[in-house]
Amino acid sequence: MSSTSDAGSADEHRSGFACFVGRPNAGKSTLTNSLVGSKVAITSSKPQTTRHAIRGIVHRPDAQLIIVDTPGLHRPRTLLGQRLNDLVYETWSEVDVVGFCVPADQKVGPGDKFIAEQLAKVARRTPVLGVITKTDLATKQQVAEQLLALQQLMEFADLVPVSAVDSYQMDTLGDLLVGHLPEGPQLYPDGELTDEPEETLIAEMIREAALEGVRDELPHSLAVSIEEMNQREGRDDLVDVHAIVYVERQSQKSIVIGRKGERLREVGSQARQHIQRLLGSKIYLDLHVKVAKDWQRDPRQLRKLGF
Ligand SMILES: Nc1nc2c(ncn2[C@@H]2O[C@H](COP(=O)(O)OP(=O)(O)OP(=O)(O)O)[C@@H](O)[C@H]2O)c(=O)[nH]1
Repeated sequence: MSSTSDAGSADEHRSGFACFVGRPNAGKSTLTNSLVGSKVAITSSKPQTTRHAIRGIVHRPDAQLIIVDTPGLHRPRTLLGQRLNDLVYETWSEVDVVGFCVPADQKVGPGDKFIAEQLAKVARRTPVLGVITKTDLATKQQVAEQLLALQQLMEFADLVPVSAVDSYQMDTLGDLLVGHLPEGPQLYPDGELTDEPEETLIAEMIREAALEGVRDELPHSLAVSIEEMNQREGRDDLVDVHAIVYVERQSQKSIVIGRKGERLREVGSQARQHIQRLLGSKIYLDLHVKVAKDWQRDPRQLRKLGF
């Protein structure tokens, strides 16, 4: 359509940063994955599982969009909670556009109002897009009502209903986000999906596997650290990964390990499949579970675990 196909010409190309915010489970990680087209941010049906600002990079001929995936904003109760919120504000002040995600199938609630109030503080500087997620789970009527409800909530630069599952309006969302980026050159090389170190992604994959089907209070108590990662000597097709799953209490350790170690074996085998896909080579995964008492309240342990 355009007369020039030279994506590198500076006056045609846009680049910059975006992030998605929204209450836990709003579908933020899934949006990032869907826009980027690869599994980079972890998704889970358990709330508040995204702890790191993982960036996914959307490469287009006309733009490069770097998505920073923030943790869920919540009322802080622990030191970890506080740090997560600090990270959220920091992210908001650094990005070019914020996507505020609200699921189509759930009424706008106090959690959304809390976020809207916080967002209003940055909205003068950073444009905020209203993103109605999961439209595949709602009727047209519900989506229309949600659009109205969002308009009452705060002033948005744009409003867009999407479904990552049906790929509904994902292109439109991409265009709207890119529309708010400044003109600029490509910031990352072609083909790069994320600038998170591999080890962080691997730790997240293990965490994701460990969270499958466990009780609701456990997600906040789980952290994973990669102790060592090496190519096996004499084998260029095999990587050894040694990881520790940290929990806060002995009782949680038993849950993660399961009867006769059955759960932990399942966790290992599921995580291994994802990691193998990421690294493109076979891996041997050595998983241990340790109790780090009250790690969420201990600054030294938090630092060690990367917070
Ligand atoms: N049906 C449907 N489900 C979705 C869609 N997007 C996300 N989900 C599901 O909603 C749940 C939460 O999605 P996430 O992407 O992990 O949500 P999040 O906002 O990143 O959650 P936190 O990390 O807890 O803040 C997962 O079970 C997803 O599979 C969608 O478009 N349609």
